[in-house]
Amino acid sequence: MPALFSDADLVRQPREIYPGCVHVPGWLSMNQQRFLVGEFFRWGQTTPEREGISRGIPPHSPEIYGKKMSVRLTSLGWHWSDYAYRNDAPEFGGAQPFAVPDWLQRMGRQALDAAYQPSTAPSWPAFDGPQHAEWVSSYCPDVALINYYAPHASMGMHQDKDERSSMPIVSVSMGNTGVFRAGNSENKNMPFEDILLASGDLIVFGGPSRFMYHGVPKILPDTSPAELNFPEGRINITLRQTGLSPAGN
Ligand SMILES: O=C(O)CCC(=O)C(=O)O
Ligand SMILES: [Fe+2]
Repeated sequence: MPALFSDADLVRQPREIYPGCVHVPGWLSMNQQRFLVGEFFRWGQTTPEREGISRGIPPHSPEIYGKKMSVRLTSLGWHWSDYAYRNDAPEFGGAQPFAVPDWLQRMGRQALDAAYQPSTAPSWPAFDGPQHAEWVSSYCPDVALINYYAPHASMGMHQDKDERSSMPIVSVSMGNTGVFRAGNSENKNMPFEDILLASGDLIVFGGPSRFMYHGVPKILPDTSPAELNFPEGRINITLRQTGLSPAGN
């Protein structure tokens, strides 16, 4: 059995886990985290079926292989249902998702810039100042998936492969620390590495790691920073460029 987490997790420095997969601990300030938690509650109330339910925590748990996920999900840009991005998902009663706000798209570009620096990502991408800047500025995520993990929720190993674009996945987390399992691109099994994603952490996976298997086997209770005032559970936001919208590619 691999260790649940490694000594590297105790050194809270940006780290290239694999080529293209970079963890940046403490990337979001406490103010940014608080703002995102506020938006999380607002986004959770976007459709009629959700109104008044559990303080805005998304009530929708998608089915995967006929089994309900323990994670609750809402999204911006497109609904995600039955392994596809769509705007007609019946479980949302015809309600359209919010658009991905400009500031969140900018956050995505800033995340790529922060993660893919020569010091944090020595293996990928190959750096050329202007080309790197152009690549970062072309990132235009048109979907945000908003996951809520109650303390006992988990997410099985999977690939993010419903997008038609191979632009990177940008992921930020708030609340309780989650154990993030970063696997290989071949299958759900070893080799993989378990990384602790704490409140405010960023992880980006693109390039040769874009289709790595990953999952969240465990949430660590009582690990949310007191200043965040979000004591129970974990919020994860992933930004994706689907290649479906006219604006995306
Ligand atoms: O919660 C996480 O850190 C990962 C979420 C994820 O893999 C997904 O939404 O596809
Ligand atoms: Fe994923």
